[in-house]
Amino acid sequence: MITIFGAGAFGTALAISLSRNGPVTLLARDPDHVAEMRATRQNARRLPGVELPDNIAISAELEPVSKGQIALLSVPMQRLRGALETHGDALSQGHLVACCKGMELATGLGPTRIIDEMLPGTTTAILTGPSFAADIARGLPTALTLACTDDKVGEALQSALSTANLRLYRTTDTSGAELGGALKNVMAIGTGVVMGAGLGESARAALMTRGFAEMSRMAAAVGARPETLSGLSGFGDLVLTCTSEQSRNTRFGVSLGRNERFDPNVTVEGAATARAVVARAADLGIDMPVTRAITALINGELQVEQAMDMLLSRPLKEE
Ligand SMILES: NC(=O)C1=CN([C@@H]2O[C@H](COP(=O)(O)OP(=O)(O)OC[C@H]3O[C@@H](n4cnc5c(N)ncnc54)[C@H](OP(=O)(O)O)[C@@H]3O)[C@@H](O)[C@H]2O)C=CC1
Ligand SMILES: O=C(CO)COP(=O)(O)O
Repeated sequence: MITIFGAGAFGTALAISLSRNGPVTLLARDPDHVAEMRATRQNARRLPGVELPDNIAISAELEPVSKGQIALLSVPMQRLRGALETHGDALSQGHLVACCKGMELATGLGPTRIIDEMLPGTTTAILTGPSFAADIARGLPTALTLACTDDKVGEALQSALSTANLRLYRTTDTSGAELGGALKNVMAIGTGVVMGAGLGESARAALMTRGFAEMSRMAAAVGARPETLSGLSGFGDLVLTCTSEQSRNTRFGVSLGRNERFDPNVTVEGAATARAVVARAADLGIDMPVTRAITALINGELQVEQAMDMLLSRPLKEE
């Protein structure tokens, strides 16, 4: 039995996909939400329009996860530490797989590092890469990265979490996998701004490419492998997120580029992560001008034209 902690769009989509392999438990924190989902066999709040198969048990009570049992943690990045503070005891025996993308604002840590810190001795993994929840839930073909520092556990997780439509590739480079997923969301806000402000598709390609150079620079600085960044969890997710208005990060950026209001209840991981990345880059002594410009836009410290001027007036250099 696989436990999925967090009944958001992604947790629900994974529950639907994994229910093809066997029974799954989907945990929501709000008992009213549980009652709604049980009654309607839909998650109308987070992933409307998709049926929840019968072998998904929906619950608000986390039963202790037994030794070696798989638990997917699909809560937003900035909520992960709090969730582990509350439920760490029940989760500590399991193989924990982070399903969130981002960098913690207060510490600059990614999800697997937070799990390591909160539950020392657990084998941690991360599932990340290019996938929209709605695509996975509809059974459309998707390929993701499963990163786990222990390759034997990683192999078991890869096999347990792959389905007919969900193909997982394996790596032991958790740092690279989580960094790619965190940074691509920041770049997606930037490309959203470009499109919202009408700066054109050429500018979007330029931002994605120079953004990828910054992602690679930070990855090198933290010892991540270049091939992880050029794989599904880095380049793959950058391409998906930066080019589709299915992405909430992109849509947030589009609103920013148009000076429009954006619903504060929508999860936009890149916003807090952008601030964390700027602080981490300063600590590491690396230059990330695109990330700085996007962060200044998010913080309301720069207007779009000023951000463009700032980037375009930098000294010319070799690629
Ligand atoms: N949506 C997507 O297409 C994809 C998302 N991801 C990643 O998955 C992560 C989750 O995103 P997503 O599912 O889309 O987000 P949603 O906004 O759809 O849902 C977030 C869920 O987390 C729950 N939650 C928040 N805090 C807690 C907590 N402390 N304890 C338990 N549950 C909590 C919320 O509960 P409540 O409903 O009660 O507020 C909600 O159900 C993000 O990091 C995202 O980047 C990755 C790939 C694809
Ligand atoms: O991570 C995702 C795609 O891989 C989902 O992107 P958004 O969070 O921007 O919707």
